[in-house]
Amino acid sequence: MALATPLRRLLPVAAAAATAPDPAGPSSLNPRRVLSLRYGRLRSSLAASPEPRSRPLTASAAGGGRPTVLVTEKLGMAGLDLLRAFANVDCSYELTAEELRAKVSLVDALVVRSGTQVTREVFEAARGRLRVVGRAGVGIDNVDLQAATEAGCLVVNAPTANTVAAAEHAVALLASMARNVAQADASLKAGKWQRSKYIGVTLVGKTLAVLGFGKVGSEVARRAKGLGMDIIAHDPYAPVDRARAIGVDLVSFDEAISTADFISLHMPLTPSTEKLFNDETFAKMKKGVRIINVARGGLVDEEALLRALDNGTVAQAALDVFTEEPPPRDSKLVQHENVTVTPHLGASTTEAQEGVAIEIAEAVIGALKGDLAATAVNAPMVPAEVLSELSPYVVLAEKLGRLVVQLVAGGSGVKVVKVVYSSTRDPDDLDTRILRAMVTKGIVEPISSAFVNIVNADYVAKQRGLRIIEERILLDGSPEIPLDSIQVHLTNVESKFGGALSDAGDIKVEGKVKDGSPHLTLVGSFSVDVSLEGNLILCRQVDQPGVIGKVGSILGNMNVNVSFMSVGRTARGKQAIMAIGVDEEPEKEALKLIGDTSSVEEFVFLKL
Ligand SMILES: NC(=O)C1=CN([C@@H]2O[C@H](COP(=O)(O)OP(=O)(O)OC[C@H]3O[C@@H](n4cnc5c(N)ncnc54)[C@H](O)[C@@H]3O)[C@@H](O)[C@H]2O)C=CC1
Ligand SMILES: O=C(O)C(=O)COP(=O)(O)O
Repeated sequence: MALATPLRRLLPVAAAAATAPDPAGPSSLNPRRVLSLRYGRLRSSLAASPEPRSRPLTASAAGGGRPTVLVTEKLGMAGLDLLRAFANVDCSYELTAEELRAKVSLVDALVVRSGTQVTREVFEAARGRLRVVGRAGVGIDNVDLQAATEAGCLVVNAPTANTVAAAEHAVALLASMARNVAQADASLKAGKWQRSKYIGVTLVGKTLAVLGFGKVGSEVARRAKGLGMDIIAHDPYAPVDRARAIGVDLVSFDEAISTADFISLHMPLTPSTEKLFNDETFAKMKKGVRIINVARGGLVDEEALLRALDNGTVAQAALDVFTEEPPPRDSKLVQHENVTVTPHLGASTTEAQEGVAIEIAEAVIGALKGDLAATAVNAPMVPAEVLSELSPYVVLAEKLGRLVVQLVAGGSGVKVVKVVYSSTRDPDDLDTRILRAMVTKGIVEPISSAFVNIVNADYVAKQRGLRIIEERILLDGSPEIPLDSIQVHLTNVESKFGGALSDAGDIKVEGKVKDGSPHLTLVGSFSVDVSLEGNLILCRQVDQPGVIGKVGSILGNMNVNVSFMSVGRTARGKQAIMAIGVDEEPEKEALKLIGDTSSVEEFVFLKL
């Protein structure tokens, strides 16, 4: 909720009308894997805004030069080289939280591993400049995703390059724990020869429960099968077919933990998995079970594990990860003779680190260029081909949003926005999330200093109490062109330009893409046709000869170039609307003269 206050504070000074309703709670963002999300055209729409926002998506916030990337943990050289070819790279390792906060407002991207806590305070300290956080690895539990989303900051990770390394480390721990390798090694190095003390247990024929049957979990299962183990797995979201294909039975959590001789943890740390392994769950396990954790320390209640080791419920544990990293020097768990430990080495092979570094460098560079990487974790999934097809409509959607909000009379708050898409496409074949995001951007940005992009659009709308309703009108015809028109309606608001009201009393504008560029085609009930570029004057007058000439010469006398003009009327001699595209913003005097022109009943000047 930290952004609620600044948003509220900024609204009263806004030029147009939306008032700040009570902010709703933070949206429950479901981090979703993005397949591919290029939005090059979206970039150009943003760059084309008449008043650039505080944070362009493409150029460095420091003034259009090379972007700056801060790397806070050791990254493979190949990734660093890629980053350096594109950006100024500051490698500053082992920063304190305070030092990180001080540096982060000077950079456009931050690259971390698991050792850097990217908290809400970090996003706040970035003061809007940070656009991308790259997590060079899988687990993003050290990044506050909600705070990133609120700040419009994209978070990308490197989900695949260290999978094998983590799986191999789990297998290494499994085997070395079973045969007391680490303990025996320490004993021999201490000058002892203790053959009977370090009798181990065999793996063949034993049951291994893999908890979390994702990328690492399934690779562990595959390898453990080769060791002759029987594998069961628990994962509420894993496809049964994938498990069956490698001969693994998916079972319930209780069945998995109560029947296994070995349990290997491979799920993410989330609020629902935190301390999933506690006194209650240890009590359900087979006496003498052995546990491997190469996932996250926070999955285990470490005090409870210590109790379970001491009372023999758990015979041995092999831990690569800890609730607190590094764990305290005197940690009883680390020191326990039946516990084998490694300092979070799961991803630490030369090969995995090079792979992860390249994967994250490419994702961060892509994101800085305006492409949302295939591995974005806090942005909606919009396939590349959909984005490319919708790109002209992305520009249109933003322009319509900017235009419609400027038609609202001061003091009446925008609460409900209806976006109507007319299309020959089946609704299932038209992904409108990016269009909705751009309408929101167009509506919110002119009246606040909020920066809106596809990452935070729904969150910003929710915070401001803006309800965006989407409707589809299905047209007959070939579905080749994705959209015929987009209408934006603002309901229950007053307009400073009565001509923009529809019969239903909504402020209504409609636009189409013509020859690849956005056009305004309807204002209220008046059809017009004017290219949406530069600035726009809308005049409502009684339809009669001479008005267009008068207004045109006022603008000409004031040296204002008219780029487009279009007149729409209800009927001959009745009401008409003149839409005039102008390159420059006319002086106040010119606008006053237009307002004073006889038969001009109202007019409004709009910046697009
Ligand atoms: N120690 C290390 O250096 C490394 C640790 N990791 C950690 O390993 C874990 C797994 O990574 P990946 O396999 O790449 O992730 P993944 O996303 O491919 O797999 C995680 C699986 O856990 C499942 N899951 C979620 N909630 C669950 C629950 N309550 N019970 C059972 N399953 C649940 C998901 O459905 C998913 O299939 C993560 O925590 C990651 O951070 C990954 C790489 C290196
Ligand atoms: O990828 C992961 O989830 C890991 O835990 C690896 O962490 P690291 O990048 O080695 O700090």
